[in-house]
Amino acid sequence: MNTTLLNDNIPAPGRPRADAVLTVENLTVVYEADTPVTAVRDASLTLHRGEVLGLAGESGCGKTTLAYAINRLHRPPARIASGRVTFHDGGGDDVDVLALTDAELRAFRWEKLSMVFQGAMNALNPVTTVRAQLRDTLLAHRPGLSRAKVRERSEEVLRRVGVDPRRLGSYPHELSGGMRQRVMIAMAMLLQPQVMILDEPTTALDVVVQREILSEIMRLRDELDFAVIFITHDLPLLLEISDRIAVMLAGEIVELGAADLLYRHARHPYTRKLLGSFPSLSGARGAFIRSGVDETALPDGTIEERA
Ligand SMILES: Nc1ncnc2c1ncn2[C@@H]1O[C@H](COP(=O)(O)OP(=O)(O)OP(=O)(O)O)[C@@H](O)[C@H]1O
Repeated sequence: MNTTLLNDNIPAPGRPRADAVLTVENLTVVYEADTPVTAVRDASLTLHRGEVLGLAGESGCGKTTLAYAINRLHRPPARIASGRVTFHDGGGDDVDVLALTDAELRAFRWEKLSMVFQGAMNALNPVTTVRAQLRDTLLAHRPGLSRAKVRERSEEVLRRVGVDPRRLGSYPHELSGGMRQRVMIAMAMLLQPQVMILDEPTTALDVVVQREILSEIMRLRDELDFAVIFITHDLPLLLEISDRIAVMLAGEIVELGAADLLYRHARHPYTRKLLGSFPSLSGARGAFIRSGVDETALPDGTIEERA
């Protein structure tokens, strides 16, 4: 593997050295079409407990395929040709995700690791209320939960993502796109998973709603300390929200490192090209979503005071 590791072992600024919650080793995923396509090639990464790992790269480079494979959500003709995915449970057990049976996988998803995928807001069941969808997911994993607890938890997660709990009785078509996406994020955090994979979670929404939802996710992450793999081709956004960033090119992770180091000292020519293709990156590193950092490093290594 020719990944350029940019001090991958150095904890991101302002965050303690974290232990691993997910390890992906040499993962290769092939679409067995007439002409087979190797969409992910020999990908390796470690996700630390509580961190935000950004996954960047142009359309078609394999980001979604990698995310689906990590969660075993890939469908034929996609096939995991080789590699390992290990979930390091907070309780101390290591889970070999690729070896889980279907029943074990159903128990694993949502509970340990959840995913919000592109266009997820359209994944809500159109003929079922928000209340029923949250309740079904809760009871599938916690069958003994009382009605009162189900209601309490459902109201709590909605409140956390900024949706009025009175919306529990609504059907998806009665909610705006932003609200539906918030409900999906509420669903993803319902069982307090240790890892959330967010694949372009807000791309379909207008910029203001996008920013609101992202701020909310980052606030929740700081509060609840789950780890996030955040996938987007929006590199400026990733620089704002990520502790570390992995850059994919044609199925391979070509660079992986702390976000600010990658910003200042990108090693791979493709990362440099990607950084150069966003004019906004000639200014300060994003200040909109993250707070608490007073200075911002520019690509030439100088420091700029934040306005
Ligand atoms: N069902 C399929 N059959 C064959 N090839 C596929 C299939 N789905 C995806 N691919 C190919 O796999 C590669 C990776 O696609 P993938 O959707 O993972 O990329 P991506 O980086 O997530 O793109 P985007 O940002 O546009 O979602 C692409 O070359 C794509 O054409």
